[in-house]
Amino acid sequence: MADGRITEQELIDSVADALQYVSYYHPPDFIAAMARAYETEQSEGARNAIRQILVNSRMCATGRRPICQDTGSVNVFVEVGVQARTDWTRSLQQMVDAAARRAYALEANPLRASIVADPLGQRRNTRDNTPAMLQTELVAGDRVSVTVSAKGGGSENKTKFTVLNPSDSVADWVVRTVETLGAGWCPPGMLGIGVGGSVDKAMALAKKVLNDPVDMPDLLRRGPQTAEEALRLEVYERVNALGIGAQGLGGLTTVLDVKVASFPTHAASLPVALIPNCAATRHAHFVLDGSGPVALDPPELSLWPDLGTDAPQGRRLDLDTLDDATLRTLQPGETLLLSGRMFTGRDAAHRRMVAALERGEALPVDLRGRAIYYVGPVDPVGDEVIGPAGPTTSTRMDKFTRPLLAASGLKLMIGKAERGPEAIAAIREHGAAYLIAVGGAAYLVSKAIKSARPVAYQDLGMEAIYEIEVRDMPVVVAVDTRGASVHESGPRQWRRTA
Ligand SMILES: O=C(O)C[C@H](O)C(=O)O
Repeated sequence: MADGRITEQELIDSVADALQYVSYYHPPDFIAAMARAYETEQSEGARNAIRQILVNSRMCATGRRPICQDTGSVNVFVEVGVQARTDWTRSLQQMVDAAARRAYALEANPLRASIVADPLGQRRNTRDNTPAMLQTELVAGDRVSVTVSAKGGGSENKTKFTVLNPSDSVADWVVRTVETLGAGWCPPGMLGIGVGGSVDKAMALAKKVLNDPVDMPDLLRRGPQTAEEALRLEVYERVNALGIGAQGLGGLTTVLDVKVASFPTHAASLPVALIPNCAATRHAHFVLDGSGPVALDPPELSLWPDLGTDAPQGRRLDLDTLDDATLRTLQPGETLLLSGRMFTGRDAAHRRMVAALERGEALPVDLRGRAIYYVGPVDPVGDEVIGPAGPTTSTRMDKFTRPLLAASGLKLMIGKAERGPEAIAAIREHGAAYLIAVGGAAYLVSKAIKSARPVAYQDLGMEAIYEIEVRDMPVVVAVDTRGASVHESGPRQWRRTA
């Protein structure tokens, strides 16, 4: 529309383009921070993981395919100027959902639909990743300012909230809490902290501030000038001193930056919200002024460090001839290159399999002596056999692990992050092992998958069981047959005093 009005189409086109953009481009400041973490990391396991994250990031930028198989829930922050002239007749929610629907179904780069309706009941996938999560504000001015982010479920799941006494230390609570989060939020990443306001306000602040650019190097150089900056710095240094490291393997960098937003609050209260963001932190910002939809500029490829194309090194493990004696030789922290056939299966498939076992029914696939990969891949395009296919958080499968190991003869599980005590005990009792792939390196991982065919529960969409064949898929032994866990030994080794 030439009369300077901000149109529905302009908003929808711009949001849809931004959703595609963030699916394959990390923000430049985030790439630079990850590259710095790679340079300084001294833990070999963590450094290898960061390398995979950076190689994956560059591959996604050139291939225009998603950084992570979890292409996120759509989080959109819209500030509408009270003097903005628009032609809008639909609600913002309807317009943003129309954009999400279009972006997630784009033929050249379809994104994964992860949203389920009826969360207390059927948990039916809505198939188009709607509805979006919308934060709206009416502000002064005549423009519409939009921030689009795709937020992964693993990091969102680690959100925490508390109301402290006004005299309590926010930094102490945050550091203590991050120590309990494990690695399911895919570090290295960001922490968003909202302090003050009301309980809901604190949460909204934490979510929004995660979209601010990474500027920790500046803050480290010039020192803090406000209480918020002092908190950022203290949390950054103390959390990194915990030694959690990339993927929880133990290392120097757990957070690339810490963002803090605050708001006046009740004299009796100190609400604090903590929201982590993962190695696939994805967001973009633009302003609509009535001059047409916004097309975001692609980042320069020179932003990514040149990490070469060396094939990963490690011991080769044949998945088609797994035997107990070989499994017993696996060492926590050791890199393996997997080849052969395995099955995929994550939350919904596990729930169904264990329900089938409880009813005395057979499993739909024969897991004897086999490996299962906890993954919900993106659909393939062109000549791909599968879309980006990184691991999902294994902890959610813990409660199904004992019955599955006992009934099926399963020998290997592949996912990301630590296992809980119950799962580790079951792994030890059954002489099984648990391996991790790098969360946030989904496109890279998918290149090791040479064939994929759905074999059960196809109605579950991305949660269906596939039989896949891999060649030289890099993984790290996280829990060995004796129950020793790299997620305990790694951070213990790299912990230091802040
Ligand atoms: O849903 C996924 O694929 C991964 C999820 O974001 C997770 O980190 O557990």
